[in-house]
Parts: sequence; structure tokens; C-alpha cells
Amino acid sequence: MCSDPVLSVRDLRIQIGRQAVVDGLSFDVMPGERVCLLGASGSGKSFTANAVLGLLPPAAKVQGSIRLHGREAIATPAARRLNESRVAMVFQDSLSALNPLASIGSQLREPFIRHHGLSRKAATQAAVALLEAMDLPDPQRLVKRTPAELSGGQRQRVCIALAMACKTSLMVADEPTTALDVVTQAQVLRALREHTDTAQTALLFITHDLHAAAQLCQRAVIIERGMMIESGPLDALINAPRHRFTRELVAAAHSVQPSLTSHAERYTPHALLKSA
Ligand SMILES: Nc1ncnc2c1ncn2[C@@H]1O[C@H](COP(=O)(O)OP(=O)(O)OP(=O)(O)O)[C@@H](O)[C@H]1O
Repeated sequence: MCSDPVLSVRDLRIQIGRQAVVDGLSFDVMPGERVCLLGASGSGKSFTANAVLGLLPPAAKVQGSIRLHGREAIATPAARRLNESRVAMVFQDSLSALNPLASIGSQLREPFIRHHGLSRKAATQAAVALLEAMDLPDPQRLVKRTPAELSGGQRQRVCIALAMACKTSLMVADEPTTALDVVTQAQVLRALREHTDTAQTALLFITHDLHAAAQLCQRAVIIERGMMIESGPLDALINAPRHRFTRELVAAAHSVQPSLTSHAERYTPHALLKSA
């Protein structure tokens, strides 16, 4: 693993009016690494994700540093970022993330044409291949459909395909499985895991769900009220949580599902959540 982080966040502070919604947050994401930003509702996860993506609302006052491949990006909105500072994104609401009027094919073709200079025909072939790799049924027909004609899980896998098609070295996924049933959640997490592995794309996974994090991530940054309270390898945090909130999180996860094996095998080869 290369020693320079893809993403380096230092002393990030975000204020909305007089409220500090993120308050001095620092963390790194290394190339190919999957890191989760874990916290309760309202802890500042989405503001952090949007700051990394360059999508903060104009009313947000932001301080600190967000470096992408060493390049300062904190003051640069997404639309003005250079290629090496581009970050792919997957959001919770797949329906509003996609253009409701355009076919899946035309939306998936666009990054191949715009960022990789492919012809329309080659871009269509690349889009179909990507949908196939996402285990989506009958991709030749799927590309002709609009987003509303797909199930939530299929749409979210299309969003992941779209993010992968951008071929960035970092992807931010903000609660991509929250709105899905458990079977579909598992499919989406598997798609994220396999495709970030294959392409060696680093992932910042925003979640309040320790089970989802344990299936996907090697490392966790735990936040409360916009501040980091604990961070480290996910297995260490689960087996020996130090902070009160992390202990509560682990206890709650055990009570829902007493044993869970990590699927993030490359870094965490053993069971994470064992029976207490
Ligand atoms: N437009 C806004 N103006 C002022 N405060 C806001 C605004 N949007 C969100 N907040 C506050 O900012 C804080 C952080 O919100 P954020 O959406 O980042 O939390 P989160 O951890 O992502 O929560 P969730 O898991 O529920 O999405 C919350 O306390 C929220 O009430």
C-alpha cells in the first residue's frame, strides 16, 4: 500500500449559523482502503461527506484542510475540481440521484464518453459490461429502462456502477443501504466491496450501521457531535471499544445479531462481532 493518503482531512470545522456541526475532525483514507465514518443521527457525517465531495451549501462556513492526493480542495466546489481531485459518490436515495427522464444506458454512457473519451457505441458496451459485473439481470434490456422501472436495490447498484464508471481513486457512499431491505443491503454491500477491491478504489462509507460497516470496512472513524471520539481498525474497535458511545454501539449490534463474520477479508480476516 502506498504511504500517501488519497484523502487527508485535518481539523475540519463546519459551522451553520452559530452551530458547529463538525468540530475539529481529522482522519486519512489510504489508497484502496475502505473507511467508515460511523456516528449517530445528527453527528455531522453528511456534512463531512459533503465537504469532501465539494457539495456544502453556501451557508456553511468551513475551516481546516481537505487534501485529495495532497491537493487542497476544501474551498473548491465539486464542479470546479480538477480530475485528480474528483470524488465519485453514492447517496442513500438512488431515485433522486438519477435523472428520472433519461434511460439507465444514457446515464451510464456519459462518464465513459466524458471522462474516458469512448465513442457512443464503446460507451454503451462498457455500460452493459459494468451492469453485468454488478450482477444485474439482463443488462441489455436494463439500459433501455428509466430509473423508476427498477427496484431500489437494482437502482442503487446502477448508482454504484455510475460511480465506478467515473474511475476515481476515492468514492464516498453516504448511507447507501439505509433504505433497503436486508437481502438487498447485502447485495449492495457486496457490490461495493467487490468493485472497490477490483478497481482499488478507496471508499469513505458513511453509516450509523455497525453491521454494514463490519461487512465492508477495514477501519472506522467514530464521531459524536461533530468530533472524533475513537478511530482504528474496525475489529479492534469492536473487540475492545474504549469510548462510551462505541461500547453502546457494539452492545446494540450484539443484541440485534450476536455473531457476525467480517467480509472485509483482506484486512480483517476474523469474526468481528462475537457473542458477548
Ligand atoms: N440546513 C441546516 N441548518 C442548520 N443545521 C443543520 C442543517 N442541516 C443539518 N443540520 C444539523 O447539522 C447536524 C449534522 O447533520 P448531518 O446531516 O451531517 O448529520 P448526520 O450524522 O449525517 O445525520 P443522519 O445520520 O441523520 O443523516 C445535525 O445536528 C443537524 O441538525
